[in-house]
This record gives sequence, C-alpha cells and structure tokens, in this order.
Amino acid sequence: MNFYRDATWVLEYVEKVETEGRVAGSLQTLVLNSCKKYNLKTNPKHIYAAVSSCWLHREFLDTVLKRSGILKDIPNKKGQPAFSKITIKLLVHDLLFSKSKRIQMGKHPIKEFVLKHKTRLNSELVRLKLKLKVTDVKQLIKDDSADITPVRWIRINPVRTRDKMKEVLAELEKKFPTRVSSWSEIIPGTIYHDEYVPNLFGVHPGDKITSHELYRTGKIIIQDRASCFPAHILNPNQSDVIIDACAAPGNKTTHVAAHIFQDQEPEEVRIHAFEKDPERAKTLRTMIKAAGCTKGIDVHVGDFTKIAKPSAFPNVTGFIMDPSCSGSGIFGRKVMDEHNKSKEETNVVASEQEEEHEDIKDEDLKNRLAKLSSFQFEIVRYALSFPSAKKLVYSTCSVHAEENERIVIDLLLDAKVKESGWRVRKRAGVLPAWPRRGLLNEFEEVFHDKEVAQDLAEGCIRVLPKEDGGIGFFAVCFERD
Ligand SMILES: C[S@@+](CC[C@H](N)C(=O)[O-])C[C@H]1O[C@@H](n2cnc3c(N)ncnc32)[C@H](O)[C@@H]1O
Repeated sequence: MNFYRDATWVLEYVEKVETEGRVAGSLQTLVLNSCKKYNLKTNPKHIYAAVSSCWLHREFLDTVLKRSGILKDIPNKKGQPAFSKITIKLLVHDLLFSKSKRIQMGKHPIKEFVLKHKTRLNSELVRLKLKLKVTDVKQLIKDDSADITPVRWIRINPVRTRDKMKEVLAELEKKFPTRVSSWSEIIPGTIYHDEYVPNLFGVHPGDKITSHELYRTGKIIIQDRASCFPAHILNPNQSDVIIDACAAPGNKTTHVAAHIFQDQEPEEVRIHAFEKDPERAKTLRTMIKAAGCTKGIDVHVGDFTKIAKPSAFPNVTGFIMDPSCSGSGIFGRKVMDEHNKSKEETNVVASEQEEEHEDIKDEDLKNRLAKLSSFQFEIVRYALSFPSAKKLVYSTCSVHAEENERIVIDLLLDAKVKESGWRVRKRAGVLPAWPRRGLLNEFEEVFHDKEVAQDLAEGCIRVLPKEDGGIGFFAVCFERD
C-alpha cells in the first residue's frame, strides 16, 4: 500500500501543476521534485514509471472510470470518501493497462473495492476500444517524451552582461549547483558548460528558466546548441559588417551581435537583418530589443533577394544564411507551441522550435524538397555576389542532403560562384573538434578526387536530432580571399 500511497501524492501534485500550465518536458522533474518534497521512501524510478504511464493513459482511464460508475460507488467513512479517487485511478491503471494487469498490493479494502468493479471496468474498456477501432489503446497513445529536447541550451549574452560576467556565472551556479561533464549526464539542478561554443550551457529541459531574472533581463538567451554554431563559425569581429538574410526570430542575429558588440556598446549599425514576413519581423525586433542590440542592428522587412541590392551594401563582409527549410531536424514544436499558448511570457521565447520551417506533411516530400532546395540555392548564390563579402555560413535545420550537401555541391559547380573565388572552408576553421561531419558519399558522387570529396565533407557539420543533444542541423562556411 505504501507504494500506492506515495504514487497518489505524486500524481495529485502532477495533476495540480498540469492544470496550472506545466512547462514542456518536466514530467520527470515534477515527479522527482514531488518525491523530494514529500520525502518519499519509495524509489522515485518506480513512482515515475507508474505515474507517467497513468498520465499517458489518462484520457482512456478517465473515460473508463466515469462510465463504470466506480467513483460514485466510493463508500463514506465518517462523512468522508473512504478511498482517494487518485489512488483508485492508479489501481485501475494497473488492472487494465499495466503489463501484468494486476494490482501490486496485498489484501486491502481498496483493492477489494476495485476488484468488485473489475467486470464493469473491463467491459467499459472493451466498449471504448470498439468505439476507437483499436485492439489496444496503446495504439492511440502518443508519448510526449519523444517530442522533447534532451537539453535546454542557454547562452550568456555579453551585450547585456559585459563586465558582470562573473556575477552571471555565480547566479547560474546558484540555480544549477552541480556541474556535469557531459550533456548526457544532465538531470534537474545540474549544468553542463559546452565544450564547443563559449558561454553556452546545457540544463535540464524541465528546469524552469524563463521566469528567472537573468532570462527576463536578456542576460541569458535560450538557443539550441547547433543553432549557435553559425555565428560561432562566422566569428565576426568589430570591423565586420554582417547581413543575416533570413533573420526571424533572431537567434542567430543576436548571437552575431554578441560577437561584434562584446567589448563595445552597440552605437552604430554593424548588422543588417532581413526578414520577409512582417509578423515575424516584429518578433525579430522584440528579440533584438530584449538582447540590448537595437542600435547595432537594422531590420529590413522584405525579400532579401529583392530589397538588398549588392551595390547598396559595399561594406558587408559576411553573411549568416539560414533560410526556410523543411525543418526535418526539429522536434518538440507541438509541445512548445502548446506551452507558449498557455503561458503569458513577459519576454519573448523564440526558441529553435519557433524557427520557421515549411510544413511538408501534406505534400509530396520530393517535390517540396525540390522547391525548397531551389530557393535555398538561389538565395545563397545571390548573397555570394556581394562585392566585399568574404565569409558566409549556410545552415539548415534539415536532415535531408537535398537541402544540405547538395546545395553546397551545386554552388561549388556554379560558374558565377566559382569565378568569384568562393570555396568551402576546411575543417580546421569549422568547429574542428565536432565529430559529425558532412555526408561523404554525396561529395564522392560528384568529385571523383577522393581527397577533394573528403575535404568538402569534413568542412561540413552535421548534427543529429536528439542523439547530439538538440535539433538536427547542418552548417557549412564559404570563404574567399
Ligand atoms: C529558418 S528561419 C530563420 C531562423 C533564424 N535564423 C534564427 O536563428 O532565429 C527562416 C526565416 O527566413 C525568412 N525568409 C524566407 N525567405 C526569405 C527571403 N527571401 N528574404 C528574407 N527572409 C526570408 C522566413 O520568413 C523565416 O523567418
């Protein structure tokens, strides 16, 4: 009975927090927190297994409980219900939905009470399955955990912190007291200092950060690790002028600003951010303001290839090129969208999940990819025609070669691009320690010189969704003398 009593407290807590609007990804944290809060003796792992399964089945459980009338039958003891509805829910879950289909408890009045209703409960479940046309309700269960990022990545924004870096680090240490040496070891309350991008940290996705003072004041920004790669690779400095051609919501734009304005206040425009969608341009402006970079960034609303004439930007030295893509490397959109709808944020949460991507579910993937890749090729090719540009980082959150390596190949084969002296930067200048590189077979099919193909593939970065700690991603840097 102790197990069910402890699980009841936890499930009660979970249901309460959920009705108040839980942050995505925090079921595990909620369970761990409540185990701590109530000082429970039962192993939290066992409680989590029971509570999370109950949670996943909640829709069906609630229907069966209601239709069977079991809850109305609960006897009274001294004017109060003799049994908790939540405990009954846990017991009925075990009876109907667990592997063993047994209540793991010795003789007890509540067990006898539930077993008395067993026939009715079972027949309500059969009715429900017939209605839903399934042989097992598991066929209808969507495990939300498959839709959740394994790590919440946050970066310190030097524009807002400047000489207060130590204080910010101390604040982070206070919130996340334990440092772990790999992102895969992250559990609630711990922090991982990323080894690839400076001032970037990984924390548990269930640890709430958006209400923290550091976040509300723009001193830290939530941004997926892979999404931080482009600005890190571009590595702009105070003498650069950068165009972010597809900028909203502005994660990469403000990360570029973090490089350019880390040692000096943004007093003059050194970044031009283009965004064709006026609504998304509003989010971009909000992000830029929150990051404290308004004076250093000009926002241009419109199609980059139409409103940005190369001759009007003779001083532009570099590009961030992160155009619309299939978004096949992204997950968690549903969870985040639901979260964002249910929360009134005082600050903007423009996470990687909000980076725009094309919805391809209703269209033929091949056709969609063909259209997208033709747009991606054209927009990069256009950027490569700017007179003083010396470096351009192209990126997508797609896993498809059509939007990644094949764009690189098409650009390298383009006469105009070749003539302008562009090449792919070698691995040594593109996060050399990152182990996952471009797809070699894609380059080998076109470049028969093995070394050339190898160098090109090595020059590219690939990031696998989840397995590499966040969204799926691709990045490459074009450069010339
Ligand atoms: C993948 S999102 C960019 C995400 C952004 N780089 C970030 O890190 O926050 C692509 C954006 O490019 C915009 N876009 C697409 N085509 C464009 C064009 N021709 N000119 C300007 N913006 C464009 C889309 O509206 C979308 O907001």
